[in-house]
Amino acid sequence: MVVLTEPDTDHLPIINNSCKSPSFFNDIPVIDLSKPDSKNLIVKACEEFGFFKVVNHDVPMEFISKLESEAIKFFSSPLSEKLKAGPADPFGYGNKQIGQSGDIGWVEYILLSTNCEFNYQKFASVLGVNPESIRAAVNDYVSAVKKMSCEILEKLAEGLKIHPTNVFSKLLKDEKSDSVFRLNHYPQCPDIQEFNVKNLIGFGEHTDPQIISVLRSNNTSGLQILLKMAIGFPCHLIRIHFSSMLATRCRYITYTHQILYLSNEIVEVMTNGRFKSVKHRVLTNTLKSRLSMIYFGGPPLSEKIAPLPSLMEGEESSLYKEFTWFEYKKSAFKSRLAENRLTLFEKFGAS
Ligand SMILES: O=C(O)CCC(=O)C(=O)O
Ligand SMILES: [Fe+2]
Repeated sequence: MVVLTEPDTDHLPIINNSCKSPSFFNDIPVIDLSKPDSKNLIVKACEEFGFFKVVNHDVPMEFISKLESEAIKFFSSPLSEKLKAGPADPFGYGNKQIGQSGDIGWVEYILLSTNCEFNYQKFASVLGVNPESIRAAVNDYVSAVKKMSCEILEKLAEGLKIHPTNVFSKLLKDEKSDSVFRLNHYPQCPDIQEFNVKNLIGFGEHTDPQIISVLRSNNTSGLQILLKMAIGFPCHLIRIHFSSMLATRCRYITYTHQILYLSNEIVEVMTNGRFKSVKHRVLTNTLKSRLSMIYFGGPPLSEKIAPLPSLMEGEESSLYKEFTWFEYKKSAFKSRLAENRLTLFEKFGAS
């Protein structure tokens, strides 16, 4: 097992101890992809939660296990070796530093392009294997997750009664799709009580920019998703679990399930704000290390992003200025993790 170094608590962000500790909440939407009504349930889950757990998908367990075991081998290598596969600028190995704007967390990660020409040599050297074997493991998993993502996005379009139904999925299927794949490893954090610190941040609060994120984790808690509650939210389950929520309206839930779909910033724009991108973060775990693998499905760089006319009702006007994914990425690159990146592209200022 890898331990990065002793926690440098002067530099790593911590959670303000005055906040109530986050709640466990497992009654989140579960979408069974084999069921005919899944298209309507996907729309409902995106509107009310911005995320859902996926079951009965066709991502083979052997692809998941193979890639997870390669990732564990990589992250178990000596730091001096792993650093040879860095820095993550943007692709490569990164340690504690997230992005280029000064965010840090108790995490090490590998960021890869899903482009078929991507060179795996530096990762293969750390593992002492042939780069083609790493490419095959990544491609098998990513292709299966991409296929599942397209199926979800087509059901989403169907549920929204948009024609053609490939309006979102074609962006991921395009050979120029700017999709990325990320492996995050949160080493088991040494007893942080010793350092008089609670809740060290693994990955700070943010929303993901692309179209969708599909996240698989090794069943270790850490991920938290911000649940936004409108006054009088109709779901009785939530009232039972969060009786104090109607006053606070917003609260983090801790999530340990396995394959999870998150709705992102570009879908927020394409639906003219109907689906909100969902805020999430990762806290460290003092008992177990967490491994997560995330496929971020993105559009081609030159793709013009704007609300879909077929979703605009009556006199409804666009909340956003049109932009290309390249312009958005360029601006996101300069932003801090927690910033609202959409504000710059809103027509009427922050809401
Ligand atoms: O590692 C996780 O579980 C989530 C990380 C995350 O949100 C991200 O990489 O965008
Ligand atoms: Fe994220």
